[in-house]
Amino acid sequence: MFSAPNHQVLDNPQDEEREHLVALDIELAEEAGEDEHQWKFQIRDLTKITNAGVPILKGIKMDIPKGVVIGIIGPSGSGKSTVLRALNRLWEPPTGTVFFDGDDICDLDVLNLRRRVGMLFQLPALFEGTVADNIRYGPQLRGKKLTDIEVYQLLTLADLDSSFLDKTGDELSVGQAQRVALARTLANEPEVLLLDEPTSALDPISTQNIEDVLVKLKKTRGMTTVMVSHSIKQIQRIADVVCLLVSGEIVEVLKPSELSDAKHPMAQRFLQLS
Ligand SMILES: Nc1ncnc2c1ncn2[C@@H]1O[C@H](COP(=O)(O)OP(=O)(O)OP(=O)(O)O)[C@@H](O)[C@H]1O
Repeated sequence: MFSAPNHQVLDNPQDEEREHLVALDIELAEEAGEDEHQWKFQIRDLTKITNAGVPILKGIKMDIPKGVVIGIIGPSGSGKSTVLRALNRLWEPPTGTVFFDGDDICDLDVLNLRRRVGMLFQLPALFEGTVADNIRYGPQLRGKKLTDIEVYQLLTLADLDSSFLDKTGDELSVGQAQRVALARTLANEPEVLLLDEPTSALDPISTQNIEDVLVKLKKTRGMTTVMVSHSIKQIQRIADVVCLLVSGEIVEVLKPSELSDAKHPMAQRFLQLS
């Protein structure tokens, strides 16, 4: 399922480490039902090199099952956001490297892809108008007018009450605005959520609110979530599997409870310092 392509070349990992990765593969494949159609994303040899010739991503290979929360962690500049942005073509990946439900994402209509693969950033940017206007925005672009009840349900899903409906962005805390941004994303009925450090600007209570919503979405809607986070504790709280990215390569794939077992020297160092 996941692989650290150049890991063997770089570090000659022990057999037991390879066995561990294989075991994790099997376990997660069983969760995904061993069915090709259970993969939400398949990433194949995803590579990015800057115009100046600097490698950013070095042949990433990763299969992401449906209905799973994947955490991506790694040092600053390791390429986490770049991988995330490839999944909804905010960065256009090379043809034949990213497949969504089996289709090369480069062949898909980009707006439709971004509706199906929603993204939340570190800082929420609400549009002008009320919270309700923000939530109605996406469906309206597709000619669908959400009813008051539908808007209310989306607010509730994002753990906000109806008193927020008529508020504007400048009346909200960052944590509340982030939940509105989440409700706005969910209004598009996405199949996947991409989260780029979605709680790094939030206080602990707002962070917990967002995490609770993400867990609820996985349980009730089978949402697939790919989350970049600098918080190892957060990853341990909500992710099913963790990918450690170092210098543009996946060097470890672990269960959150096994993060301390990481063997790659850079991964160990990063985990110790985090
Ligand atoms: N368009 C670009 N041109 C040149 N360099 C780029 C470009 N986009 C990203 N980079 C570089 O690629 C590297 C990876 O960036 P990326 O934002 O994916 O890392 P990251 O792991 O998400 O970092 P952080 O944790 O700091 O957000 C960085 O060194 C960044 O400066």
